[in-house]
Amino acid sequence: MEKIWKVGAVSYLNTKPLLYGILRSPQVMRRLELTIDYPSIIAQDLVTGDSDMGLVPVAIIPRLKEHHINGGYCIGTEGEVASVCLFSEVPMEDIQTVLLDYQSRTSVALLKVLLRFHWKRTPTFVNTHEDYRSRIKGTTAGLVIGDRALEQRKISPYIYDLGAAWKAFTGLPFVFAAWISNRPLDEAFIRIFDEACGVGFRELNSVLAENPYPVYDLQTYYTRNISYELTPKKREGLTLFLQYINELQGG
Ligand SMILES: C=C(O[C@@H]1C=C(C(=O)O)C=C[C@H]1O)C(=O)O
Repeated sequence: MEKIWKVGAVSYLNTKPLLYGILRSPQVMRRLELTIDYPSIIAQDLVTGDSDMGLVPVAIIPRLKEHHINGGYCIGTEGEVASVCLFSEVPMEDIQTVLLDYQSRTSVALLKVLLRFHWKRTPTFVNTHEDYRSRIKGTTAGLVIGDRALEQRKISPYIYDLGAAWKAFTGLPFVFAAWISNRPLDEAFIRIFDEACGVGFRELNSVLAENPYPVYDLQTYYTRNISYELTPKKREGLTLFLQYINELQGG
C-alpha cells in the first residue's frame, strides 16, 4: 500500500502556478490529502505533526525537530516581491508602531531582521489576529503579505518592499516558503510531486486565464516578482536569514 501524505499549501495567488499541475495529476492527487490555507496555519500543522509536508514559512524551521526541504521549487524572490511590504502613511523615520500580519511567519521575522540590522529602527510591534488593515494610519504602519498586500499597494502612500530591502542589505535572493516535511517522504512521491509543480510554469497562460485579477498584473507577479526556482543562491539567502533569526533571539 502506498502511503497517503498530508500536504498543506498556501491559499494565495502566488501558489497557483505550483498547484496547477498538482491538481491536474491523478497520480499525485491519489497520494495526498491536500489542505489549502494561509501560511501561519500551514506552518502550525507541520509543527504539531497534523501534516507531513507543507509549503511552509521557512522561519519555522527552528521549531521543527526534523526537517527536509523537498524538490526544486519555493516561494522566493530575487528582489522586489510586491506582496510582502511594510505599508505606511508616513516615511520610515516617522513610523512609531508596526502591526504584524497574523497570516505570516517568515515576513514577520524578516521585517524584524531588517528593522534592526538594515534600517536600524525600533518601533513597537503589535500582533494582529484578524483584519487590521484599516488600522494602518498615521504613524502606525502595517506588514501585509499575500493577495491583501497586492490590494494594499493601491491604498498606502509609502511601500517598503521586503524582498528588495533584503537584496539591498545582503545582495542575496530570499526564500519565503518551501516544501518542507517533518519526516522523510518517499522519493517516488517527491519526484512526481516536484514534476507536477513545474507544469504551471510551462502553461502559465492557462494559470493566468484561470485567475483573473484586476488588482495587479499576475504575469509580472509570476515571472518578475516571485522567483520559484530553489537555486543555490536562494539556499545561501535562506541560511543567512536563519542565522539572523537566531541572532534576533539572542542565540
Ligand atoms: C511572497 C509571499 O510569501 C509568503 C510569505 C510567507 C510568510 O511571511 O510567512 C509564507 C508563505 C509565502 O506564501 C507572499 O505571500 O506574499
